[in-house]
Amino acid sequence: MTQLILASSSPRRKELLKLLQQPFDVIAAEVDERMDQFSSPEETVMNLARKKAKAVAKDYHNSYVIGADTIVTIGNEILGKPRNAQEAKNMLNSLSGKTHTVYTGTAILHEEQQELFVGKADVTFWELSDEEIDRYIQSGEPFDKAGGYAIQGYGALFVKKIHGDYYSVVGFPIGKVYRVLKKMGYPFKNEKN
Ligand SMILES: Cc1cn([C@H]2C[C@H](O)[C@@H](COP(=O)(O)OP(=O)(O)OP(=O)(O)O)O2)c(=O)[nH]c1=O
Repeated sequence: MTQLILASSSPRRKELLKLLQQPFDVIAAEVDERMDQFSSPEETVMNLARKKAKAVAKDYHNSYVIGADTIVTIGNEILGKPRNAQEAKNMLNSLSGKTHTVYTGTAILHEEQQELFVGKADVTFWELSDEEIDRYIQSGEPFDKAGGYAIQGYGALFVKKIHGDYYSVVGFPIGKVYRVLKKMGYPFKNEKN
């Protein structure tokens, strides 16, 4: 087992963590994400990120374990991942022509150390037609994404403006992860993954 563990099943998070050029393992955390609605979006994503990291860290005591969680908010509503086409359609309709916020909470645990942080961005969508939304849903892209879209995929066509951290929209603020790992004393090696 390497010293660095990504407690996530997200292929995007895995791709972004490779940018560190350090060896790491991926161990998906099994946690119930439904019950955790905290007082603010920031608290919600940080608590879920910690829960994911903790679920894995309990078995790997010497490792640096990273968990993350992403949600989208529009008005007072929190959008997670759509469970079916109708939910995806509703989500994309509510995002059309408006500005929403994407929050990614990240937790890094190492022995007694715990670092929690949130990255966010405001994303403004163009007005979307029913036809555009239907075609997008048929691509399959919305289903494993918070808010029902991927800024790094076909969802890019919907984005008019972004203000904030792009990588928090994709679901992993890798620049901050790198800095926090350094601060925590992670022993970076000069070798490729
Ligand atoms: C808004 C948006 C979200 N997403 C993704 C990032 C996350 O993978 C996903 C939100 O779901 P999460 O519950 O944060 O993560 P996950 O279920 O994919 O993986 P795990 O819990 O095992 O770590 O939405 C994008 O890829 N692009 C986007 O533009």
